[in-house]
Formats: sequence, structure tokens, C-alpha cells
Amino acid sequence: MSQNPDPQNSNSAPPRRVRVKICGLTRSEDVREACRLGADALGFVFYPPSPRAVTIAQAEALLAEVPPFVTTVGLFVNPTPDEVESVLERVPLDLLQFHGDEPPELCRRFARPYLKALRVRPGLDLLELARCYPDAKGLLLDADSAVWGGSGRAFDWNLIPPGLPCPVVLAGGLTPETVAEAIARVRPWAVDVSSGVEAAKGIKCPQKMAAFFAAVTRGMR
Ligand SMILES: O=C(O)c1ccccc1N[C@@H]1O[C@H](COP(=O)(O)O)[C@@H](O)[C@H]1O
Repeated sequence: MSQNPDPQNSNSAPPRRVRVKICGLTRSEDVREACRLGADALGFVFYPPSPRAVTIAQAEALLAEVPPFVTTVGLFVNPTPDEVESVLERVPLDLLQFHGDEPPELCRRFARPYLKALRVRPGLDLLELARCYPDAKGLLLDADSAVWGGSGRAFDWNLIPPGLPCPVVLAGGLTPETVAEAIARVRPWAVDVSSGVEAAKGIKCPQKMAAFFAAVTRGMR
């Protein structure tokens, strides 16, 4: 595997920090703690089958806790346009994350930038798939599993090809124990974690979140 080139910096740019997204937040105290620890982005799941799903009303309350300069991300899995629009009417999200099999036309039809999640498996031509989403702000790489996401499963980072055309958000089974090595090997733009910092599904563990941020810092050295 070659390292992921940083498409937003030239090769001579100084090292920069890796952004952290904490996903699957359902409680105000977890939102506050993630921000206190330095989260760059927070993910809110609008996919009812997920144990981390939030309603529009819950999301409105959770976003009220978010300080400036923290990006709020709404996660959807194969939504209808109306489902996304009804969330956007009431929840002031900054970014959309499409985590299913959404075609490019769906992803780009809303008045928000988007991340496209791709489920990595042997034989998948990630470069070709990535080219289908030229306007994505980033590609979120997750494990391929029986559930759509939040599985806690990692994938083989060797399957990430060099030359992906936009920033890579590395996800899939990251934990405080694995994220430093993941950053050192893949050099992603950002990392995304959900189950690896939980005490129970939808409930974040402050100690695990703190350990995750410390490990991210170690991984950047
Ligand atoms: O978190 C969920 O419940 C979820 C549901 C449906 C699609 C995606 C979901 N979460 C995303 O999955 C990845 C990996 O999560 P994990 O760290 O392995 O638990 C991450 O991008 C979450 O945003």
C-alpha cells in the first residue's frame, strides 16, 4: 500500500493534524465532552434501524450544544430526498454523509456538501467508484459488513489505493488501540469513530474518547 497523498497540501507542506469525527452521538453530555476533547466533527445518525439513530427533535436539541467551528454531519443510508429535506428544514447540519448505495445524483441534489461512504472489500475498484462522486468533499472508507455501518469492524488498509481524488476519512472499527497505527499507515485527512468509543450502543465513554484523542496525537508524530 502506498500512503494516501494529501490532496489539499503539496508534498512540501508541513505536517498537519488529522481531523477527528465522533459519530453516533445521542446525548448532550457526549456532544459536550467530544467538543471539549477537540472533536472537529460530530455525526448524527438519521437512519432509524441504527441503535444510534436520533429523531429530528433530538438532533435539534443536540446541535444546540455544539460550539462554533465544529462541523455537524448528518448521516443517511439510502434516504429518499424528502427524508433528507425534512431533516434539513429543521436541523442546521453543515455536511451530509451518505452511507448506503446512494447514486451521485442523489448525493448532490441538496444544498449541503457531502461525504460519500464506500465499503471497502477485495476486488472493489475504489478509484473508479471514487470518480463517480467528483463533487464529494471526501470519501469515507468503511468496512464491508452485514450492517450498513457502525459495525466496529476494520478492513484491510492495504486495499486503499494511492491517488484517491479527494480527502480520505478513515473509518471502520477504529479504537484507541488501533487509531495511531491507522494514521501512521494510511495518513488520512480525518478519522471517524463510533463504536470504538462507546460504553454501550449510542452511549459514548468519556475515558475511551479521551484515549482516542490521545492516540490520534501519537499517530501524527
Ligand atoms: O453508527 C451507526 O449506527 C451507523 C449506522 C448506519 C451507517 C453508518 C453508521 N456509522 C458509521 O459507520 C462507520 C464505522 O463505525 P464504527 O466506528 O466501526 O462503529 C462510521 O463512519 C460511522 O459514522
